[in-house]
Amino acid sequence: MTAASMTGMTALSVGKDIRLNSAEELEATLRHIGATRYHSLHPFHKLLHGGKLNKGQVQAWALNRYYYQSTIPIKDAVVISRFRDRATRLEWRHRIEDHDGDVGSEGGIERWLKLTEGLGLDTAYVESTEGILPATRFAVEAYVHYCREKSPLEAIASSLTELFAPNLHEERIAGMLEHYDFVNPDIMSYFKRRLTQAPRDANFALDYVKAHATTPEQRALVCNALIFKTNVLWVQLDALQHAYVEGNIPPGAFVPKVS
Ligand SMILES: O=C(O)c1cc(C(=O)O)c2c(n1)C(=O)C(=O)c1cc(C(=O)O)[nH]c1-2
Repeated sequence: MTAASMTGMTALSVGKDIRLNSAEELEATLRHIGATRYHSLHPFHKLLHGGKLNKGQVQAWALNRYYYQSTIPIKDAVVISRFRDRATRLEWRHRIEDHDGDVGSEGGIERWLKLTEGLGLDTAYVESTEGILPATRFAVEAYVHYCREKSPLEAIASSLTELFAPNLHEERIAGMLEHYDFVNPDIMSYFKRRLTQAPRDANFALDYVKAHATTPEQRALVCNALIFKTNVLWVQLDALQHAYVEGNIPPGAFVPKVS
């Protein structure tokens, strides 16, 4: 079965029903997984980018996403810890700097805080992560655990959602600037910066899995790592939708003061 003919990927399992015999088939399947499962397809993103949310709902999204953003360098430190091979550690290291910054230079986490501050949230409250949804915490922690417990190949493969992030970021920058009067280019600088960082990272991870997954079984592990990660992202938006669009805010979670 080729990737192009996999219309019902959800009903099929990579490894059991689909056997990938080359690096090219692997890449085609990864791209198919992205095209059918990436969170760009989630209804919450359609609302966010289409200007259909109020300010409080956008605040809830940015507050919850802060937990993902601020955990990424911890996840990347875990990935690095899985490699005895110095060259891979060296290649992966800049990801931590991209998010944490360096002494005297700003990183992604600070840029994310510009977004939350620009949206009117108190930075100490955002950093405390007190108001995030339980599902956000569980999903993000599952990602860190995954990278610690699975094979180093799967740890790298789970970052492959980044292949699909730049299109989403383009759509987000354009959509949010167009539709929300409380959004300006300065507070969207996080996403602008990721447009150059993400392709470099994603291409390294893609080349890595193509070179190191050399059997159909290993290629299946890579695909399933990407499916796992699309689920990590998807459930975070399911939880936002349930809490802030459908109005079921769990006890203790952020309650918007503005609408
Ligand atoms: O805005 C998004 O939709 C989005 C998605 C993803 C992703 O696909 O995992 C990342 C990011 N943003 C992002 O900004 C980022 O730094 C990042 C790092 C990683 C990763 O798995 O290592 N994913 C993502």
